[in-house]
Formats: sequence, structure tokens, C-alpha cells
Amino acid sequence: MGSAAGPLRVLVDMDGVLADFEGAVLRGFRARFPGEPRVELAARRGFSVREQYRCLREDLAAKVASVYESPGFFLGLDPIPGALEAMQEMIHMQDTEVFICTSPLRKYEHCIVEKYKWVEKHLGPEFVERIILTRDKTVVSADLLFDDKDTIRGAELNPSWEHVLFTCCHNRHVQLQAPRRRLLSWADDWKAILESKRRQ
Ligand SMILES: Cc1cn([C@H]2C[C@H](O)[C@@H](COP(=O)(O)O)O2)c(=O)[nH]c1=O
Ligand SMILES: [Mg+2]
Repeated sequence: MGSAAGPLRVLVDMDGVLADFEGAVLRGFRARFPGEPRVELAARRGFSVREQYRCLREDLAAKVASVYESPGFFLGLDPIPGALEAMQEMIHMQDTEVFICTSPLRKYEHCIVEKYKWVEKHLGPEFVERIILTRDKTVVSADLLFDDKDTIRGAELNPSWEHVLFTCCHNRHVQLQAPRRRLLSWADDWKAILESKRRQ
């Protein structure tokens, strides 16, 4: 992959990588249900916040879902530190194509339009052109995918991309089997990952 085969194509996930979904869920839950037990970020385990709240108490699953299904939730997410700067740098790198590859909620009413608005607000119109919205990232062709979901499955059993796990509160305890690798944050050396992929 890389220069001999054309530009390096990089997919960057949105929630948990560009936008702070987890922080906003916790703040929203605390504000809306102050008397209810909650899962602090340090205690998060597993991709699905809904399932972890369900384990705490069955009815809390619907309560936490009501937070992220509310109008304004996705548009109001804070950027992950360093994400916007990294994306602006990446889009201007030679021999590099960057796309935002994000999955909408099944209950998509507010989520989809707010994801588009978030990208326009924080990254600008050129990135709106680069949004790929799909519930199956395995069928998208690329060299790299930065994503906080530890296991990404779909119709394609052998996706073309290498999945680099972006560290997030819910995956920091996941032990990766070699040769899988992580990006610890946007302060970590994401450029070295791109360069190593170009050389492969
Ligand atoms: C329950 C639950 C849902 N999500 C949602 C939020 C997004 O709609 C997608 C993931 O989007 P991404 O841009 O591909 O990261 O799933 C979630 O992120 N976490 C949850 O616990
Ligand atoms: Mg994500």
C-alpha cells in the first residue's frame, strides 16, 4: 500500500476518536438522572455504554440511551483533544486521503444531521465532503482505520484496512494481540503509523 499503489487512504472514526461521546453521555446522565447510579469514565468497560448501564440495573439502559438519543446531543459533543489539529494536518499531507468513517445510531433522527453539522462546525466544509456514514465499516476500502471500537465486524471478513485502536475509557484495559496496535491519543505519533503503512 502507499505511494506505489496511490495515496494512503486513512479512515478516522468519529465518536470516541474525534468527538467525546463518553464524556457527554456521563455529563448528560448525571444532569438528567442525578439520583441514579452511574458508570464513571474510569469504570467504563466494553464498547456499549448502554449494556454497561443495563448490567448496573435493567431500566438504566433506556435512561442512558435517552441521553444520547436526545436532540442536540451529537452536535454538542466536545472535540477530543488534538483531534481537530491532527485532521487539518492530515488532510494537507501529500499522498494521503483522509475520510471520516462513522456509524449512525439505529435511532438516527437527530444523530445523522448533527454529525454532519458537527463536522462542518469543527472541521469545515471540505471535511463534510469526506464523511462516510455506514453501519458496516468492513466494506469500506482503505489502508488504515483509527477507531475506538475494539472489535469491528461486518459483511467483509477480511477488510482492506488495518484497524488501529484509538484509546478511549472503555477500551484501555483491552489487551491487543500482536500485530495489532494502538494510538494512545492524538498526542501520540499518528504520523509514524501513517509512514509505517506507506512503507508496507
Ligand atoms: C450504545 C452506544 C452507541 N454508540 C453509538 C454512537 C454512534 O452512533 C455509534 C458509533 O459511532 P462511531 O463514529 O463509529 O464511533 O455508536 C456508541 O458509540 N457507544 C455506545 O455505547
Ligand atoms: Mg467510535
